[in-house]
Amino acid sequence: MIEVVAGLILDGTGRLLACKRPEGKHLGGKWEFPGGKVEPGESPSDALVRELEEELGIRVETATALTPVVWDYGRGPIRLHPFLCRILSGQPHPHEHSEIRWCGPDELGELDWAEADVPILEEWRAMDTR
Ligand SMILES: Nc1nc2c([nH]c(=O)n2[C@@H]2O[C@H](COP(=O)(O)OP(=O)(O)OP(=O)(O)O)[C@@H](O)[C@H]2O)c(=O)[nH]1
Repeated sequence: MIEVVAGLILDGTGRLLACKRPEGKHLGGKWEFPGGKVEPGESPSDALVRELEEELGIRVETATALTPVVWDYGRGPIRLHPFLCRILSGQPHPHEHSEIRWCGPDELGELDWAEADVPILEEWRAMDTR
């Protein structure tokens, strides 16, 4: 099982940061929450702080953990650990994604999401995180 973390970054007005995977990569062109694989010896929360610095140049604090999602794209199972996060410093700039976008609830529904993220979006919609 590959452990993966993903951050639901909130802007304080009910919008979430969606990130587009670059063409040519696995799931290229799909939208996801920024994050990545947990390294040996790292907690999921530490992994997310590290990944968001690398991918977006922001420092975050993690808050609520949502329900992990187990998914298999045909390359072996991944377990995706979603966390609500808040930016402590920096403005997000895409270092590894082809595009990033702040989205309200309606806009989120229009994007072509990685399949493992769909249950996470549903859980977030059922919460009141503003
Ligand atoms: N970071 C991230 N990864 C996700 C999300 N949803 C989802 O299915 N994944 C999958 O989780 C795996 C690990 O993500 P990653 O960003 O570290 O992987 P990567 O592209 O560098 O790895 P790769 O070299 O295996 O393609 C990828 O297969 C990715 O498609 C998500 O919301 N965020």
